[in-house]
Amino acid sequence: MRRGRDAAPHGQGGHVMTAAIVADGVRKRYGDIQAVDGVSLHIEAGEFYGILGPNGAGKTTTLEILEGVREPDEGRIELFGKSPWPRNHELLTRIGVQFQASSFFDKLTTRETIRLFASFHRLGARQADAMLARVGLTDFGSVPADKLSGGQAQRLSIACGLVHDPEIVFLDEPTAGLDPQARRNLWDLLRDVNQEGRTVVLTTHYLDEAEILCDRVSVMEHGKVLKTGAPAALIRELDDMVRVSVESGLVAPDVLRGLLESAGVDNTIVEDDEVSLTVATHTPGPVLSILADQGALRGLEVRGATLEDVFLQLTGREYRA
Ligand SMILES: Nc1ncnc2c1ncn2[C@@H]1O[C@H](COP(=O)(O)OP(=O)(O)OP(=O)(O)O)[C@@H](O)[C@H]1O
Repeated sequence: MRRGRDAAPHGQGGHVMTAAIVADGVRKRYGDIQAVDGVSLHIEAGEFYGILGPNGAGKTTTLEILEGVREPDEGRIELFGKSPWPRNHELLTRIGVQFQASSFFDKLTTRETIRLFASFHRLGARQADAMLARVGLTDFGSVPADKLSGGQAQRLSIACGLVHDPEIVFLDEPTAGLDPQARRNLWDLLRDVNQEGRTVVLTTHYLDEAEILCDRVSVMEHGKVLKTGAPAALIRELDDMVRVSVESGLVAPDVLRGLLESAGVDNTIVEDDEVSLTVATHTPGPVLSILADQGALRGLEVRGATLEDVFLQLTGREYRA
């Protein structure tokens, strides 16, 4: 159920659909630091939504305010039309929060941990064990929770947030510090969670992760949302150059420049680092056909812009997670 959206949702007949989450003008200051500086978000039920930005951008504080665990200084937040602060017990059954894996209770096994979380919601061992199976941890039930690998611990913490079958799931940097395979496994789990119809809101400083998973993202820096949209729409809007690379040595850069010029292909940059010959261009079609005519397509790679390029354009500086 992937949806590409880049605007606030409207139902048929022009009614505005009920949003899962609305934040309007949210601000939070810690001493001298304005951690969140006027954030407004509109997240539709069923969306996979990412809050992106480098360290210190204000992602965690924003998430905690949405979850209702932190009080904003200013602004309005509604989950399904209701304020999460002060604590709203009706909402607590409808939202799931992934706790950081490091905060598991000492001495409890994996199975005891999920059963404890289930008991907070008056659920029994059966539901708890089913959730453990769901995240692939049945075989690790008797392992102390603090002895799980990073990826397993993250799956347990997600299971703890999901055990009561919430409609919205909040995750704070769920793949931080994981190896590439564990990250991919977690992406599959999160995709499934979303495809069951749940709204998923995560923070991440990995732009590739956001691009792969999220229907829409808000890019934050210094407590402000710089831009919101579907990753593909943000990238397309950039109208950045496509980079066409082939193996070096198949055609001389000067020869290629000459051919491009005589074919009327302007605004291209040809670079050869003796491993790859790369052409940056807005018009990859004619570039590819000239390379093909020269029999110079070996090792061809075509790379478009990424969310990193979007960040670069928004902030004027390289993205540093
Ligand atoms: N409890 C707190 N007390 C004081 N300052 C805080 C507190 N929590 C966060 N901050 C500061 O507020 C700013 C935003 O922090 P926040 O954790 O929300 O950002 P973030 O984007 O989640 O960063 P990270 O990716 O490092 O977690 C940072 O400058 C941080 O140092």
